[in-house]
Amino acid sequence: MVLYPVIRRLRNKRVVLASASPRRQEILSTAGLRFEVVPSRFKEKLNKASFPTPYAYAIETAKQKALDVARRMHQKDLRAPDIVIGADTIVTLQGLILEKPVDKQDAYSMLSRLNGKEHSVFTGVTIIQCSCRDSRLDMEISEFHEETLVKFSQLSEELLWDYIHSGEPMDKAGGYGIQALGGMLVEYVHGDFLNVVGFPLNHFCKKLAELYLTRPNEDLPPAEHDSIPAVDTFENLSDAEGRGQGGAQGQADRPRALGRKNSVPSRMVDSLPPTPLLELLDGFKASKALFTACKMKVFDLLQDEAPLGAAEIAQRIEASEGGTGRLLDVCAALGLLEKTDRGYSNTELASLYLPSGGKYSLHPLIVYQDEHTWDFFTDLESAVREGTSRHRGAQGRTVDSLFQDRFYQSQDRKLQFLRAMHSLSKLTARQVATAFDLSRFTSACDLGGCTGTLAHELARAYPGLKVTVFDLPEVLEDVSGFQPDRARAPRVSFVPGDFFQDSLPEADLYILSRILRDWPDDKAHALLSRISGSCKPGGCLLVAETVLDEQKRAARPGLLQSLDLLVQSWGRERSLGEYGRLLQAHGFEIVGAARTGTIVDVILATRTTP
Ligand SMILES: C[S@@+](CC[C@H](N)C(=O)[O-])C[C@H]1O[C@@H](n2cnc3c(N)ncnc32)[C@H](O)[C@@H]1O
Repeated sequence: MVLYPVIRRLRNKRVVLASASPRRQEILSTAGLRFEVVPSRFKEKLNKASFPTPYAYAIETAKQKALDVARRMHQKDLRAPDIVIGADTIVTLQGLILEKPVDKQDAYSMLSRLNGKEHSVFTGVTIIQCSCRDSRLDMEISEFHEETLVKFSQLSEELLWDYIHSGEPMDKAGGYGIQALGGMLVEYVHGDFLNVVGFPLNHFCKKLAELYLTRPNEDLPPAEHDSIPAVDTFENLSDAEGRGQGGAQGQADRPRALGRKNSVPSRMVDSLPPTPLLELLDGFKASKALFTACKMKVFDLLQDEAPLGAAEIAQRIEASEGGTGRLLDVCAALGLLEKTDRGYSNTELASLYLPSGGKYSLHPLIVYQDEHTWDFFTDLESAVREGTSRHRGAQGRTVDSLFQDRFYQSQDRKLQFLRAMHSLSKLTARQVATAFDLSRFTSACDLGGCTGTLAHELARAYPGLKVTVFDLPEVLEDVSGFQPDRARAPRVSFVPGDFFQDSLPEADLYILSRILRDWPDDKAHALLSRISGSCKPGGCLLVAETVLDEQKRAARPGLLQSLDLLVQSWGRERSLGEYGRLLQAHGFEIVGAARTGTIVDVILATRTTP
């Protein structure tokens, strides 16, 4: 639905794809886009280590490809295209970026790294809108990225080599092509499949809609323009190379990032605000609709029986028919329900995460957000003014007893918190446990390990590891209901205590999963100093947190979470540099950091000799 008007809007524009990839060409032409193909000559040699995230690297590569083509075309005939699209796809595993293999041995080393594991595929996309004024090229640059998780089955050496000998891996990021033979290696895909093939079409169309459908009518296309072929290749631009490039180019081109205050193009002034802004204005209504539908058990009902009409659902959840109908329609518009002539049903997304009894249910977390976080956020202004959470409900409390006073102030509140932590941890524990190979450790202690979800996952992943969960006594008295069968968890034990006061259990691996974020620097130092005192040289500390980029620009969920910590506690999210400095002050040296593809990242640090 979104796609068609946007594509139609572009019919009178000269669109260029700065990529020779036949897969990208096929995806875009199937979508009905008319474009020319001008492969970029940008050499993909950016320093990966200088980027805070893998996707920042992919976006920059995509941008450089598109810039190269826009500039060359402008120089060639002083007639730049209207739009240049650049894209770059990378595969990442535990923070390592895998591009195209250089030879068979390289393909083997990539594929054997991916074997049996989940990895991320990122595509960075840049859309450059060009215009020429007095023979000068003006460019407005929009960028985005898409991430898809892909898991390989456990594959034999023989199969890997057979695949390599097929020749398919050689021109593919990560050494495989999911759309062909490589599809047989893949156990599952979470996210946009076309992103793995090489171009995130859905996100691209949304971005185009944002750029073109919210602009004033001056952009409306006149009659169809047939002079542009559906797909063509312009390869004879080489004579432009080396001519007139260099010094003058810097002044002639003026790339501008969209979204910065002083870069709003003048023709957008007085127009409607762009869609993302309108969506943002209504964001709280969408959250509340989700919370309410969950609380009223709409998704539970439709998990058991579907499709059901609005009247039937209203009766079953004991609500008005009119109100229920509107709530259901919003849920359908949000992609949580499917609405047909026969009634409403859960979408796949809703059915996996929203019914209260599902394996990956986020229901407890949603209830917690609705009943507590929502309330805290109504005081965001005071928290921002004061710079701490010393506002409503926190007067007289001290940072030391944050959990006891705030989260565990009543039995109900405590159980809600534990359920919320448990549901979140179930979504991340496996990736955290396997982000690094921890098989050399024999004992681990998960400090603030709560219901033990990560501890069980570690014990499952490493048969030689015993794991102690250390948490406050008031937590441990209520964790029995969250445990798997005793037979499946023989190496997990629970020890009550306060990690700021009591002696810590001995272990050669300590774990802090979503702990440091809760505390201001002085308390984080106090905790790390105690761990450092218990951890022998050569022992390690595994920290699982949402790691922000150094400029605190990119990781939106992490930044929102940091705001959440401001209103709910005294803590904050930190960047890798900030964690590095905290850890170093207590004799820990970071040996690796990995993005897990979930909301938490993992840092492994080793205790150096004092
Ligand atoms: C945000 S939860 C994280 C739970 C778990 N590690 C995870 O990743 O899901 C923080 C945990 O730290 C525990 N905690 C807070 N203060 C503590 C203290 N002083 N001593 C021991 N555990 C504490 C809480 O009870 C809670 O289980």
